[in-house]
Amino acid sequence: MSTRTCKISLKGSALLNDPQWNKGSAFTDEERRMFNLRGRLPCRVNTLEEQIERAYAQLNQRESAIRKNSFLESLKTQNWVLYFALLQKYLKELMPIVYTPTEAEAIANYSHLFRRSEGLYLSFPNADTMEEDFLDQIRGRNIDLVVVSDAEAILGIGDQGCGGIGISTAKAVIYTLVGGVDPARSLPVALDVGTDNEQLLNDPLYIGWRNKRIRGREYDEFVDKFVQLVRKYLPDGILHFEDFGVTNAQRLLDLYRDEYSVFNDDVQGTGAVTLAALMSAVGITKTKLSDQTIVVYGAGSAGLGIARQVRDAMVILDGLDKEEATKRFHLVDKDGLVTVSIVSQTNHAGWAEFQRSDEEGQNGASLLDVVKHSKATVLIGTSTHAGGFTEEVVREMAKNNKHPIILPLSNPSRLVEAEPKDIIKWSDGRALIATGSPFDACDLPNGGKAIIAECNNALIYPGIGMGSILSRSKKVSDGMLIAATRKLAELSPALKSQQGASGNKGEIKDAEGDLPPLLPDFADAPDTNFEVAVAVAQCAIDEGLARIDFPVEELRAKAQEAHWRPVYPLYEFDPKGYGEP
Ligand SMILES: NC(=O)c1ccc[n+]([C@@H]2O[C@H](COP(=O)([O-])OP(=O)(O)OC[C@H]3O[C@@H](n4cnc5c(N)ncnc54)[C@H](O)[C@@H]3O)[C@@H](O)[C@H]2O)c1
Ligand SMILES: O=C(O)C[C@H](O)C(=O)O
Ligand SMILES: [Mn+2]
Repeated sequence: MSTRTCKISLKGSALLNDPQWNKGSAFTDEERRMFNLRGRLPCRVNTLEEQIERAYAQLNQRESAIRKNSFLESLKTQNWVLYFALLQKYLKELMPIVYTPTEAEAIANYSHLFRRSEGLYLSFPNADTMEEDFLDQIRGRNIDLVVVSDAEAILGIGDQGCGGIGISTAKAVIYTLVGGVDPARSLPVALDVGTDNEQLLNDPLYIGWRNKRIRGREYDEFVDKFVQLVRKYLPDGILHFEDFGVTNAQRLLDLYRDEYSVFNDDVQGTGAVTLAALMSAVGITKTKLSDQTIVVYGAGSAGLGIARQVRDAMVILDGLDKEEATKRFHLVDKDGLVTVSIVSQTNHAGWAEFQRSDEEGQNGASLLDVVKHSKATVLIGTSTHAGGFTEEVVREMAKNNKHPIILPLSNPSRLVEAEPKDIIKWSDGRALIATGSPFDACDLPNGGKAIIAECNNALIYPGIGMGSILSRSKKVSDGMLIAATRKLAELSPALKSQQGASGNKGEIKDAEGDLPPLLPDFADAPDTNFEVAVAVAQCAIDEGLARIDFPVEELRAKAQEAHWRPVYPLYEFDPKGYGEP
């Protein structure tokens, strides 16, 4: 590939201090002369590869994951190309450092680790100047993607106030690393509407708005003001909602998704990736999605998102009647099985459609009882309850199924409902497992290893977002989500090994005796998401939602072209070039 040339207007320390354009020691002699950098740099010109190795060695001087996270955070504020090239080279090793699980710790300690600004902070006390503050950051930029969080339900660690900017930036980093979104074209946003986290409110160093969370009309108006600004100034963009609380996540999605390209990752991204894992699992157990009885433990944004997505897939893909499909689900939350009387007591808007009769609740409504009575084939955990899948529960699943499908999806790792190695032990190595955070492969009782798929929405949302951006879709439709899911399931190693192993009499291990993962490996996430993006864009085109200005046949080529890669362009000076203040 030939090296791109860019026209740049910045010079001297302004250029060295701009992470988008800085190359550090990799500026060529010619560039050093042209941009007044000669005396500002040591004389040796490094290649990007040399810079990566130096940065990697510096990173490894830090022992704890959180210190590595801070180091990388600093690197990102210095040099984007180097930061992303380093992450790309050591993707599997470094993703857990910049994303789940370490990012949870960074967010929880945000006010103490804070060094410099990293996005757009829209705080309730400054509501009056929101438009000005918004324009100030987008002026002169071509933003395609806005990632926003109000931080009420960060991963499984709850309300994190203004530290929530950390989830917006981490999700934006993954959009670039895995989805190929140009980092200059994404905007991470924190909506600081206060916090109910007492620890933060009592922390003298808390850096956000020290106030209880605003709710009700004031909250809705604040959020609406923001969404209308995005619509007005970025009419072709996509707005990604992350880690909003359960009372707002689905509600805001329903409110805006017909008007704009809006996506809720916890509801839809999680629904899509989990559906892909299940499609892969039923492919290897040679059953159908609609044959499954599914228990969802923790019926919040993610649990309900999964239930709805999988239910709808039973209807669309297997032709089941919607009512029948809904009956395949049992939701279990803090107070046990979600029944008619629990719904009427809690007034939980999202639960009613899945409520079970009170008689079923009477038999005993604990997770163990529900698994026992329903003869569940699939158990999904989105509860934040560490250890919630006890030995008894897993053994019950294993008693009723040759291959129980068990997905403990709560993040970060310490909140997982059961460790994969325990599930393997308690199910005699028969369970098909996927987790929300990364876990090591486990030894199987009779030899071989079970490779544990990471069922994290990061395996699919970057492709969904990139597909929407590529097609400039007016909306993120259900069809686009199904197209993404189908593509992801199709690329699953477990399914592929099944197709290769026809005739091996129900054996689900691969030729090496290993149990392949239910989803593609994260090391392949960029390729996987590229395919997802093309499938999503194609679907937007087919559904008439796209606003493309190129012939459909060029879609793949356009997707390649739009895919941002961490390489240094060559610079030419131009006073009207990039980097103008
Ligand atoms: N793997 C993924 O891609 C992925 C995606 C989204 C969320 N998650 C994880 O799922 C978890 C939930 O996230 P969310 O956004 O849905 O949060 P949420 O707050 O909306 O939902 C959590 C639900 O679990 C329930 N719950 C809490 N304790 C429980 C217990 N002991 N037993 C049963 N239910 C209990 C809560 O009442 C609530 O309904 C988090 O840990 C999050 O990290 C994973
Ligand atoms: O952030 C993640 O790792 C996945 C998911 O969005 C979550 O909230 O846990
Ligand atoms: Mn999330």
